[in-house]
Amino acid sequence: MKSGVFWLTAFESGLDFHLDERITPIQSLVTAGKKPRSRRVLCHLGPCGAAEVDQAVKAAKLAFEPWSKLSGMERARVMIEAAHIIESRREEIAETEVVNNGKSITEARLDVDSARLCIEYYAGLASTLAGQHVQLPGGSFAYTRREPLGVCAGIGAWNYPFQIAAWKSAPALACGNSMVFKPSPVTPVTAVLLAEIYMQAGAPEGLFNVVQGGQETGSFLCHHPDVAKVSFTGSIPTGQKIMEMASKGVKPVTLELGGKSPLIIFQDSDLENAVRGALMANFLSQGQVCSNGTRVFVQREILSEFVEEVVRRTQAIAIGDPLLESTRMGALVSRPHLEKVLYFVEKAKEEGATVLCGGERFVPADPTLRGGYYMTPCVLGDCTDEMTCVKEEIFGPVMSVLSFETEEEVLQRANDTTMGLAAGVFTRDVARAHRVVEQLKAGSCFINNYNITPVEVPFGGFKMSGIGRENGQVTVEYYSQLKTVFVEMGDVDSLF
Ligand SMILES: NC(=O)c1ccc[n+]([C@@H]2O[C@H](COP(=O)([O-])OP(=O)(O)OC[C@H]3O[C@@H](n4cnc5c(N)ncnc54)[C@H](O)[C@@H]3O)[C@@H](O)[C@H]2O)c1
Ligand SMILES: C[N+](C)(C)CCCC=O
Repeated sequence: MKSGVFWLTAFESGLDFHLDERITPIQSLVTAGKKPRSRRVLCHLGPCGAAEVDQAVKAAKLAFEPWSKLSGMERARVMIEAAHIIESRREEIAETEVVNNGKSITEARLDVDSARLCIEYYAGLASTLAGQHVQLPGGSFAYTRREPLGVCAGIGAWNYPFQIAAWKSAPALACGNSMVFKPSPVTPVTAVLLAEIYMQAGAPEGLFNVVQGGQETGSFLCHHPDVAKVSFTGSIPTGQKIMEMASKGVKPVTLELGGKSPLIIFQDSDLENAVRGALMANFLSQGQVCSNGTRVFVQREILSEFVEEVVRRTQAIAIGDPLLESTRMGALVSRPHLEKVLYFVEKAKEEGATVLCGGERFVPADPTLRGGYYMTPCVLGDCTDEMTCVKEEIFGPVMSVLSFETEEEVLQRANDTTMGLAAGVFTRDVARAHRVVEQLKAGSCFINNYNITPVEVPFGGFKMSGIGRENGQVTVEYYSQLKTVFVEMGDVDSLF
């Protein structure tokens, strides 16, 4: 394992990756990651231990002092510059993300754009952070100040590696915090590019640090006494552990966890748009999306028409080399994950579902990609609420289609889950759309669309899908604390 002062930049050059050493206070270094697209080794990294995590937190603590003293306008300047650099390096970052994660270049570009927009958005908000003035009797008054928390920890999942790092760091930095970020060991590379970009943009050394590693490294971070907050994106079981660890230090948490979201398609829907929505709800990022609407409830009257069209479109999805412009579905993130998703398809068959298309391993024609983790996107028919494919988060390209008769029935079934990240409804009836959404127990609801996440609006879940929100104005509340100052203008009215 490498230790000391290293910065990892990894970019593909033929089949190799370069480790570029520079002087920074940031560590990177985990397990060997395999490129999902080809199964070749992406890079070898050693996990950060307690000493490296401590070093990164110390660097972040040092950076916090000057950064938190800057005005919002001054912080915004650095963030806007970072956004410009991201824009100018868009293609390079997107290509690195493809190699890191396996998703198509088209989607990777959109992820880079979302990261940039998020940084721009919070740069815009940085100078608007303000408190309140409250008049009290006798000329006295009180005021509130919105203050940063200190060193925030960010822990990311592997499905949107660069975007998650930006969605966490942008509001954190805008509010005057510093951050130590740990990407998933499965996709370790692109968060490091973001660290490099913040440095190039003029951020103080140590403002955004990347530590690499798995659960042990993550738990060092959560337990570190100088970490003031933990923002986590990942699975529910890990989220529960994060909350438990943070509770020891009574630290606030943001938890962006899993889902098993419903998408309800009424018979009066615009069918073309409903089919497009269902595809967007299930097959982005090879189906590895937390908010996916994987339980597609279709009203009985249009079931066969819907299924025919959705299957036709699913079979037409171009699978293969994610670096090709024409590809719409790349590789799943790892071999164990691919096997898990294929197992869910087998289990669905055993439990009585019908495979209407896909659900099989896919071997690309290009011999250099044969070891990659590809599968054909799958539509399951004849699904019932008790089936494993309908109850559990698969996190792969598998859509379960269910039929329903009435609004009341579908609402009861849609809400019958411990999770509540997202939900969607397609209908031309405006009154019904709002009535249904009001009753859906989910944090992010879509009417006549699915899986759009503009950075200006909050995103997050109800129930076991999480705590707190990312994006939107409200997120500044999750990265700051309110101080109240009482000011006496007269004499102290003492009882003693
Ligand atoms: N709600 C959202 O915004 C959102 C977004 C993306 C992914 N997700 C969810 O993430 C899951 C898939 O991602 P994953 O497999 O990377 O999740 P995961 O929970 O396995 O890992 C997430 C991160 O937590 C770290 N980690 C694991 N154990 C830890 C521990 N004990 N202490 C500290 N850190 C620990 C991992 O190294 C990784 O960085 C899915 O359930 C998906 O729904 C949610
Ligand atoms: C696919 N979206 C819309 C970018 C959602 C990303 C957040 C969840 O994985």
